[in-house]
Amino acid sequence: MGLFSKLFGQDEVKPTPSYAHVKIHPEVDNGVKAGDPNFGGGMLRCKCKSAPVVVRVGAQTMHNHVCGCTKCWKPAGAIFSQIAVVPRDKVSVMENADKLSIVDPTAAIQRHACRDCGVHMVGRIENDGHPFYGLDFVHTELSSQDGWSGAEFAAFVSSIIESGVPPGQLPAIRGRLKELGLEPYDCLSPALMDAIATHVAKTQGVKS
Ligand SMILES: N[C@@H](CCC(=O)N[C@@H](CSCO)C(=O)NCC(=O)O)C(=O)O
Ligand SMILES: [Zn+2]
Ligand SMILES: [Zn+2]
Repeated sequence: MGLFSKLFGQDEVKPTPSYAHVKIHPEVDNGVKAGDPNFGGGMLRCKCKSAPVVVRVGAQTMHNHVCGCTKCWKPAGAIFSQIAVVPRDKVSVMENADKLSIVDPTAAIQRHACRDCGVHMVGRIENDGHPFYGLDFVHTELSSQDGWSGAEFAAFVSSIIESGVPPGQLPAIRGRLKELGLEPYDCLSPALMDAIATHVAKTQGVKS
């Protein structure tokens, strides 16, 4: 029995810790906005003041998540990116395509970034054997429109350490993600990991 209980004869109520001071990404730090199920897509613009790259996304996004990996583009100061997928046939570069170049041509996701401002405009998978072939990766925060699907979970959380976040900060960061309703995973969400494994099983003839 603690001193509080001895003195007052009642159970001590410990306050639930709040991690509101922990910053994740500007799109989720004030709460995750729900998407509009009737939203049909919009335009993404890079950060260039003149001649921005403009990408049209002609559908609502899916599987939006915050990602702690070192490869996804993050806005200045953020420790996570926010990234979603959309069918590749719904994505087209409308303006200033000549400013785009592939960050790492050997990566599974080829991230086409603006050479001037560094923003990743679209991540495309060219390997047709990849589990996510057919889906492009996009950052909907580059759009001025509301209605995009909201973040659903947090992926590659432990990977933020690879970007320099001290490991001791991880418990508070996971605490904040949970407060925001973004379940933290050190890979992708169970649904996406199951989809990857199902694809592998089919490819290897284990599953029809
Ligand atoms: N620890 C590594 C992880 C990188 C990683 O595997 N990233 C995932 C998720 S990106 C969007 O969710 C991935 O699929 N990468 C493939 C690629 O980037 O081509 C790190 O932090 O770098
Ligand atoms: Zn730019
Ligand atoms: Zn990532």
